[in-house]
Amino acid sequence: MTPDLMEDRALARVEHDARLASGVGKTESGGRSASYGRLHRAGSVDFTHGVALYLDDITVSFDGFKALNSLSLSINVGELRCIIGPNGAGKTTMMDVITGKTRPDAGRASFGSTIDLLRLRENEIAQIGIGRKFQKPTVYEELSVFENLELALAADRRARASLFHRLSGEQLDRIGEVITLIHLKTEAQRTAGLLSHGQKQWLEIGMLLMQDPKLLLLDEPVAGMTDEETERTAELFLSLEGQHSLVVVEHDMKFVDQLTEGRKTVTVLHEGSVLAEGKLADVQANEKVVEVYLGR
Ligand SMILES: Nc1ncnc2c1ncn2[C@@H]1O[C@H](COP(=O)(O)OP(=O)(O)OP(=O)(O)O)[C@@H](O)[C@H]1O
Repeated sequence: MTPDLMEDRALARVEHDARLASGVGKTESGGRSASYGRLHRAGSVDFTHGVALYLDDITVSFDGFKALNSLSLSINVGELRCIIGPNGAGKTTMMDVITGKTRPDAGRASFGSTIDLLRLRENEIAQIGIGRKFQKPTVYEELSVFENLELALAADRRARASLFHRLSGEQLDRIGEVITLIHLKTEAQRTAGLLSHGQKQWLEIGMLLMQDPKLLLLDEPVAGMTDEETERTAELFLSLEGQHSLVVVEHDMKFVDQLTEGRKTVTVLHEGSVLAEGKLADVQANEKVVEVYLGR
């Protein structure tokens, strides 16, 4: 894509967001207006049908260009799903829709079987149990690893009231559990700014885990990590699978291979919709996929 085109698209996105924010040209979402509904309390999400996330026919246009084009996708409860696709396939836009950052022009998005994500604001979506990890680590560099986790606990309303007194035994246990899980137990008192890139990524994942999200969205989590860090990250995600649903957007095929263990479903996005879905080996052998992505 030429720089001019990229600039046009960036401008279009700003205009698109501004239009939606002002309500001008507001479009219908899945046949309903995109007004905000009541917030469902965390815990009231209904996963009894086994589906954690359901995207149906989602379209997002930026000035006529369809970043998502009738995208439909479903993630099961406890599933670890890797999403791959070339640059510009729509992966980030998809995460933006799920987290309420971008409103689609059409389609439906639900969390569990009861919660309409298109009716919730970004902060409400975070509160009902959808956590997002951006590519770049964002931790409080001046604070220790422990303090970062403690602060993340404070972001959880249920914990906030008691945090300003003393951490309860239960909260200390939770921090201990998470710090062990993210391989930072021996670094608990270390200033976060002194951690390696990979350790910062784990810390941020730990901070998300403090809020016990039901669904975790992870955008290129191993970019910039060493091989050893990448391997440990795979182990971490595999240990979270089952208790959380995970959607991992990644370009690193070795990592995707580790995560999918030769049997899990991988989704390939291209031009804003699903191009192929299946086991990694199968999608890698798929001619359409080779043409648009892997063969390059
Ligand atoms: N703000 C925007 N305005 C216009 N077009 C945009 C905007 N944001 C994204 N796009 C376009 O939508 C398409 C999908 O972008 P998106 O960032 O979702 O892709 P991606 O799969 O995440 O790519 P990458 O792997 O490079 O991160 C791209 O063609 C991109 O240029």
